[in-house]
Amino acid sequence: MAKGKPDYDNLSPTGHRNPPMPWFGMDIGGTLTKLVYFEPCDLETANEEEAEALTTIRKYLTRNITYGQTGIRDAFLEMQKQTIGGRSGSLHFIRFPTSEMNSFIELAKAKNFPHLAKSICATGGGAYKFEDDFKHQVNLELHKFDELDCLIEGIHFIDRNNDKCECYYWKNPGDSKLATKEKFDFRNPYPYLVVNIGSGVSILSVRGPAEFQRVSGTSLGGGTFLGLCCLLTGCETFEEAITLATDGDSTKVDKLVRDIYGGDYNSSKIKLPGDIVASSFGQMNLKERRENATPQDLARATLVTITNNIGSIARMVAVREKVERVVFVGNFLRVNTISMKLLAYAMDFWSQGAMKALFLEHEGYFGAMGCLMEYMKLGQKM
Ligand SMILES: Nc1ncnc2c1ncn2[C@@H]1O[C@H](COP(=O)(O)OP(=O)(O)OP(=O)(O)O)[C@@H](O)[C@H]1O
Ligand SMILES: CC(C)(CO)[C@@H](O)C(=O)NCCC(=O)O
Repeated sequence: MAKGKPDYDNLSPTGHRNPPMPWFGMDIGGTLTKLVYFEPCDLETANEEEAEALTTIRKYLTRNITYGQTGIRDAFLEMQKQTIGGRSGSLHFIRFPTSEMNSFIELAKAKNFPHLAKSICATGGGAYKFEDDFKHQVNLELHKFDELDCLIEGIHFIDRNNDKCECYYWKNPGDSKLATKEKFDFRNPYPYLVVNIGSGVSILSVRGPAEFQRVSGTSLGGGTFLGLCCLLTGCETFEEAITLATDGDSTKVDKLVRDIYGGDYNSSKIKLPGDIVASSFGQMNLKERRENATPQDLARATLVTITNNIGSIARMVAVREKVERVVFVGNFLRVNTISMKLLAYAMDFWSQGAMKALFLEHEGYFGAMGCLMEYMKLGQKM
């Protein structure tokens, strides 16, 4: 710190002790690494060292942070006019593939990151997996936090602080012409279920601000959709897989109730509409059907299979936990309105309107946000 200048890092107007800048939270997941960065707008009050560090980081941000080649700053998710640790500024949301973590570590080394930050807070499996690499290659200490604690803390923080309304639901999700996204007031959320669809799926039952349990999970998640899609269609990216699925018809691949019954299954005891899936991929045993199925149809069927399976597990867990609101998050839902509408429709249909599927704008960033909140708390222990 420059001589004679006050240590703004550690002084917050609320009397709390803040940790040193820069303020980051990082969630190193099985597929994607998510980073939330708080950029203070009161740079003029910063001391020289802090101002230099923040200017360097701002330079990366304005160049779209290309860690490796595929780092992305989700600019449309930026949250301005936030107050954190008594300082006002903006929250930036950045992601890159975890497979590029080594390039990120190389970049941190090349840019002399330890000069800017002595330690970073990290969550997700990668906080454990890459801990030694950060320590030995860049001389950076990782403060590790549990990914599910961070997820819940992040959801609550962003929902309370996003003045553009974080939470929404789909009205008329079964009708492509009438389906609309509607705001949902999530101020009194408890109890609710969180279904976090990342590479795999974790399901949490949340009873209070920090009161939750991981009650279920499934390995058939976003990673399964992407992996199977790459295998079946030759596509290379999630965006490509979703584009293919958008143009596809899953009924050319799946066997529906009507393919078996010729119509609805309508007995005195059982009522199953003819257009629901009886057997996912059930038509692909026949050569002729395989030859007629396009990559688009296969992508759509993969998306529908994975989504319906998650919806069905979520619904059973919601019944067992006696909750009516189910919040779906995770990057599987990125640019993926097909799955959101399917989940919304299925939750409503199979629960006879008793359950509601909810979604959050910052879908995959809550773990990283919660991690940043944990970092702020660290300041008080420093
Ligand atoms: N650009 C992208 N690249 C790769 N996967 C993407 C992309 N955008 C969305 N996805 C989807 O998001 C999933 C990863 O979601 P998320 O980042 O929430 O999980 P994760 O933290 O990597 O996984 P986990 O929590 O299981 O460790 C992928 O499996 C894929 O389905
Ligand atoms: C292993 C984690 C928690 C990593 O985020 C996630 O990928 C997950 O919940 N997978 C599903 C594991 C299961 O319950 O079958």
